Amino acid sequence: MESMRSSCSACFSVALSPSALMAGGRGVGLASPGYRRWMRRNLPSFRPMSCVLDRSREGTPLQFEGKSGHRGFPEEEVLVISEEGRRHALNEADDTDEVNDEVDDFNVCKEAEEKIEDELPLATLNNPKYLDALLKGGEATTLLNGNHEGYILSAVAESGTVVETVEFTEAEEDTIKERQLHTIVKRSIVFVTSEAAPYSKTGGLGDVCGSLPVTLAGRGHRVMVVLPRYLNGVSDNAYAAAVDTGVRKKLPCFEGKPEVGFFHEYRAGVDWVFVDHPSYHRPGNPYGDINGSFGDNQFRFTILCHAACEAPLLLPLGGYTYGQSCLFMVNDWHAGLVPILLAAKYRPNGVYKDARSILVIHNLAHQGVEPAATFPELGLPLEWYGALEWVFPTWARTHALDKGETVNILKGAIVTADRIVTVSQGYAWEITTIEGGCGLHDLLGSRKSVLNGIVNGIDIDDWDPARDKHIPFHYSVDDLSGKAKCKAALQKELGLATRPELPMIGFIGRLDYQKSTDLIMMALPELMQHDIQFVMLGSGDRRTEDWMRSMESLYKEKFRGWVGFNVPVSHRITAGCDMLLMPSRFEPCGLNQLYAMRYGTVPVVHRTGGLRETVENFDPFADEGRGQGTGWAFSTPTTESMLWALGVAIKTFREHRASWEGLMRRGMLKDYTWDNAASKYEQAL
Ligand SMILES: Nc1ncnc2c1ncn2[C@@H]1O[C@H](COP(=O)(O)OP(=O)(O)O[C@H]2O[C@H](CO)[C@@H](O)[C@H](O)[C@H]2O)[C@@H](O)[C@H]1O
Repeated sequence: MESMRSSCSACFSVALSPSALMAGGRGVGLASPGYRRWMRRNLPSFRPMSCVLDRSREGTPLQFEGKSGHRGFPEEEVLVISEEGRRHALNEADDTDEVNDEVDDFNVCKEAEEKIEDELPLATLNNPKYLDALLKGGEATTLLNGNHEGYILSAVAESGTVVETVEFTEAEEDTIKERQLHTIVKRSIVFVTSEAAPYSKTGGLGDVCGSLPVTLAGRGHRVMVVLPRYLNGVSDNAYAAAVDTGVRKKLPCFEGKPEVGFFHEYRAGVDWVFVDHPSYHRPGNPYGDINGSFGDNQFRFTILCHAACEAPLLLPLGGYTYGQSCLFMVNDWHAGLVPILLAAKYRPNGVYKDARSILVIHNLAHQGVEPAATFPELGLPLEWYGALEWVFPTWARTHALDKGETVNILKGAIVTADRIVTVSQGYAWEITTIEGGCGLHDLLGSRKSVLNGIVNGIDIDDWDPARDKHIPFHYSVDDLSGKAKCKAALQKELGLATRPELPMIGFIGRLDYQKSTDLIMMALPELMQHDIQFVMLGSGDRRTEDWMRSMESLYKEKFRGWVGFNVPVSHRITAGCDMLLMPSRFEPCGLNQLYAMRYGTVPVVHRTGGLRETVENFDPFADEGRGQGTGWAFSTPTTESMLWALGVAIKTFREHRASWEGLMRRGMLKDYTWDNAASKYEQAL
């Protein structure tokens, strides 16, 4: 039987699942009211939310470190919640009596903890409301409290699922009278992805898989992210903290049964698992190099999926495995084999019977399509061929003997995943239409009942104009002066005239068909007629890269083309520009417009997918002339529409400063934090 135990210090009173304890004591806790009051006084940014406890450090079994699992609590500020932390609290707090009470509790709980160590399982129920909440959850079996009524946070269900929780209201913090209870089922979540920032990133997928897992972990879930350990000679340092688990596994796919290793880093409450194989060690980005896409990508991502299915069973992370009752978050085609493997190989053999999978489609245009002859290499039973089979229409075949027969991994994932999520509601609908479905619209339409859209969030620690480490000056909605300075600094950095009165337009993104860089190419001569400055940052299509270089010499006074992938520069452009142009033909969600709005940079976008949902068209007459909206969204992806929208934006910038500031401020006040999105994901889980 699962049980749990409680431990508390002067600062925390927490209940941890035994499995969490075995893992080295990772769990979820809330600071006790007294300590939270102290923290609020001393750390203005502190918000009383759950914190991640880390007891994995050797030699400090009873010392707790509270790490921020949440926004508004800078990561560097690791709180030592230990004897030492207690002493610190005593020195600092105004209300020493209160802290002394806490100290007593610490001692009592320390004793309790030692006792519990000997007496598991043990149930102490002294919080009836909490018990109620657990019972409503229907799964709780055993619950243990220290002696700190009201602070217990979690219990473990028979299945091993951690069921939470007690949440405190503001009033209760002071009076401990009122209590709001609600129960959330905590999951073991396994993200499978080809990239995740800060380890690897070529675009928005990396951003999402770098931050959504952290948010979900902060909300109490146990989260693992499985991705390749790319060593390309440039960003190898990113994996410096990852240790070799020593676990090796021969995978049942491709000739020779490739063997992979697993590296592990526990960071920000998340288990980052890096699959190691020589095919991930080569120059270039995760998908290709200067010569184009790697020819063995099907192999590289097939082994990622096989390894990801094994990781929860094999890896004793922090002491214990994730086990079979987990939820796989399968991102794009690279991870698409996971739900197929669950359905075709594991479940029929009685493994992962309680596991579920959610396919998250960030970009339907990439599907992982290879010749049908590669099917036997994927390590699937032959009778599963139909799930992946994909026959191109006659017009799309390359020659008379081409039968158009392929295997399409994303198609197989769509067929087998338990749920499908796209990164905006608009895109969830678009992919069921012939225009947006990239050939899979009928299939996706047939799965409408499990298809949802959830708009991405953004990492507001990374993208915060008030403390962004990549920008030279900081600012906020209350004081925009730093933005003007960022603009001047950017103009200087780019060798452009430092003229605040000129509208400065930016573009950041992959140079490809999706992002409509061809429209920009066609519109540039006309755009350059305006007295403006325009900077483009991007890499991808060679022709567009060359074009950017040549335009830079043609329009020396006005245009800069930065060819390459450079994160600090992308932050400086986002902060320094007045407008951000995103004419994307399709955009499942889009993150740059969200970053732009947060930085007071007004987006001018094509009204599609997530752009339609996140950029509200400016109406200067609304709200009794105060204006409404956060940018411009033009409805057809043509040069005319784009130039028209840019023309109106330029005019507004020049002639209607009050309206412009309104646009900036409304954008900056929009809430696109990951917590919003994470709670929606929780509903889909
Ligand atoms: N040259 C460069 N230098 C530095 N940084 C660069 C860069 N080029 C792009 N970036 C960065 O990469 C990210 C791009 O994210 P997007 O969401 O706009 O597009 P992407 O098409 O890659 O993502 C896909 O997945 C995401 C996530 O779901 C969806 O939002 C999106 O619509 C979908 O197409 C941003 O963080 C951007 O700053």
